[in-house]
Amino acid sequence: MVEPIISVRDLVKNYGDFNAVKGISFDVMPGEIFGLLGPNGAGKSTTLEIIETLRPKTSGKVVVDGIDLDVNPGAIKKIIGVQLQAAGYYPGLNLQELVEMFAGLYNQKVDPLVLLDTVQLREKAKNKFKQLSGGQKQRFSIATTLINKPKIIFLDEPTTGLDPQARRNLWELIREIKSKGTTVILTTHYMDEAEFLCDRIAIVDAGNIISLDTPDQMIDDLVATGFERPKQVKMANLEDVFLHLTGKTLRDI
Ligand SMILES: Nc1ncnc2c1ncn2[C@@H]1O[C@H](COP(=O)(O)OP(=O)(O)OP(=O)(O)O)[C@@H](O)[C@H]1O
Repeated sequence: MVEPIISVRDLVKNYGDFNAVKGISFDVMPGEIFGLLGPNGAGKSTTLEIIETLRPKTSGKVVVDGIDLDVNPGAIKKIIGVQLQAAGYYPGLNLQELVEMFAGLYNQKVDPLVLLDTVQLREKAKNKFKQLSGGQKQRFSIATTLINKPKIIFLDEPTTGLDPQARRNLWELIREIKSKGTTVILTTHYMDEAEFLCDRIAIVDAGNIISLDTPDQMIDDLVATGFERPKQVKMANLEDVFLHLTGKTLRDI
């Protein structure tokens, strides 16, 4: 039987006397894209940051690739890829230099141009981070999660604020990363994104997981209750119009 690559049991996080995560349990299987969905303040980022070893938990058990978070958080750090906050991108360095610096920190041999190629940013190698568009910044940030050749990457709202082309481009990038065997755990507020990308999703509400399944199964379960979507009168929507007019290719190179 395949063992989960992430196992979370009865995870609790209190901020003072506020109970933000209320004893959640879930498994992420190797190679899957697992989504955490939920309203603002549900506890998604808190949960991710605990697994990423960036935030202490109050109680519960977290095991990543067989490593117990309580025993060896340093070993977990080595096998995961986490997006840095923009503040981590030293303003004096260009993208190529930033990749070289991060590779040095991880003690990894990385060809910056090859890595930048995977996120279509080779032409921006000499640019500074602040000179990039929103979509380019996100792509660069995802590239930096890959530097240490991680088994798992964590993406917190990877496409927030991007235009439809850039979102689709990032979806392709995330699928490519998965196709190379990397496990992806992400948060999103976009249901179309979750439906397109995620093998399974957990819906988190006020610190609890209220549903966990494949998107398909969740939809089938809802339909089985007799739910019917109001009939769509038009065969396209405004996003279809936008993409039809402006094309699907990425513009921000
Ligand atoms: N450092 C902190 N101190 C106190 N409360 C916090 C802290 N960080 C988060 N919280 C609270 O914990 C709850 C969960 O926050 P969290 O950021 O995990 O939610 P989220 O599901 O990621 O939300 P969003 O979708 O808005 O990003 C919120 O009520 C938030 O205000």
